[in-house]
Amino acid sequence: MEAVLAALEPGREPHTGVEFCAAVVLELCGPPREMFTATFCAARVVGWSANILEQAEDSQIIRPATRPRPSRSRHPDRPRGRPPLTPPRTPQIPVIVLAGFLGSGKTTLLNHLLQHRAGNRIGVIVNDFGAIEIDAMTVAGQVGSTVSLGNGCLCCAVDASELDTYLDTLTRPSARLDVIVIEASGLAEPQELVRMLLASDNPRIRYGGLVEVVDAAEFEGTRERHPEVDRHLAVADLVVLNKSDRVDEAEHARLREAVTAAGSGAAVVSAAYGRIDPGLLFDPVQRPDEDEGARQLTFEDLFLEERAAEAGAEHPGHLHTAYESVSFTSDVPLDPRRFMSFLDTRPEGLYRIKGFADFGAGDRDNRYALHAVGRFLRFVPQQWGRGEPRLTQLVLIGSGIDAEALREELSGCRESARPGPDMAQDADLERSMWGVLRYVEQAPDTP
Ligand SMILES: Nc1nc2c(ncn2[C@@H]2O[C@H](COP(=O)(O)OP(=O)(O)OP(=O)(O)O)[C@@H](O)[C@H]2O)c(=O)[nH]1
Repeated sequence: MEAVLAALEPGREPHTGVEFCAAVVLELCGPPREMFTATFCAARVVGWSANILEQAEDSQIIRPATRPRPSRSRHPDRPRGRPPLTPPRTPQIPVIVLAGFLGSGKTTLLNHLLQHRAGNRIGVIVNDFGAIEIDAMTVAGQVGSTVSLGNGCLCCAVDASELDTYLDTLTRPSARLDVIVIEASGLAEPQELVRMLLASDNPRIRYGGLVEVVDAAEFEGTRERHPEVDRHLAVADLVVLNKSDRVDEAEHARLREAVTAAGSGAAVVSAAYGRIDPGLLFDPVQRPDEDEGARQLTFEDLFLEERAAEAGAEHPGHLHTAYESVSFTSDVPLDPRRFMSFLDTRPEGLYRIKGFADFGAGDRDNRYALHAVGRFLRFVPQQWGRGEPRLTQLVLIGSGIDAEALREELSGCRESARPGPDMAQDADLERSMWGVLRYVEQAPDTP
């Protein structure tokens, strides 16, 4: 309210969204204070933080305050002075960044959103780390347009103009999208993505917030190895404490506290299998402490973070600098026993494996989607599509791994060539599938 009243001072330039709104009303209708009170309250009720402020604040990130308010310098490329008083004519599509460490459950959450999109048309940009676009393949539904950014981490592999090309595709009017979600690679720097979005020239988009997915079961270990995770949480607008089914109640409460503290006031929601209320993303987010005043992350903040990151190596502090990815494709089926033995003895540093395995005669009807995070392993049988090439496609991500040795080991898991049909061998293969089936978990029912 202070800000609204401040905007009533003659000759004062509006600096915040609230002041801006007040200035608009002041300019159009005159100054009665009661009206400002009513406008202010109404604006809050309809979700000012997501709509009114974001446009008025010239695309700055808005999140609740817990830190001192930074100086309000503007992006050097943006015009100075009074923001335009007319709202943009082109409808702007919110672009949400979905980030989180490897295996935290980003794709699972994205699939949940696609299946519960409440009539929204969602565009998806999937950025995979690894030569095979596994994540793009596992995003269900393919609602609207799906564009994969290809190999590598978005913050390094594409520059802003490339991202703009993808955004141009998704925002063309014929796509009629309501929301765009960018699923960042598990090793991407979310600040970089946000910076690129804010710097985008596309008039049809607006930054819609950063959702950071956290694996409850792995949080502490990940944080120990990668203190950068705190930095990611600190810029998040919404933190999803996922995999809450994997920790007990006391542990969950403790983790929630730790994540909330690291999140600098971002809303924290707990979830299993990414099942959050889509209204959190597709409708204005009502943050619990929003009347404390919105904390603005300015371009200066982002610039300073970037400068800090530049001091030293090419991308110091970026999670993916320490990681390497190995891709493996085979049109020869895998031998279940050999492959399980490979998985059982996988090296510590091999943090994430994802993709699809073809076990040939072991199960002719299904391919096996594979997810390994740390020591966690899970297979999900999925029926082969008609005419779908029978391929094993795997991406392995880890640090301190020997890529060549891994590829060799995987090659050694391929089924040995046989001269012709061999019923005894088929029966043996079927039996050896038990090793795989131990890790098959029925997908949970969606609510
Ligand atoms: N138990 C449990 N498993 C989950 C949950 N959410 C996701 N998973 C599983 O965790 C594994 C990784 O999930 P993904 O959604 O692929 O994770 P991701 O963050 O997209 O992974 P990357 O793209 O490698 O960074 C999969 O096996 C999921 O089924 C959850 O809430 N509970």
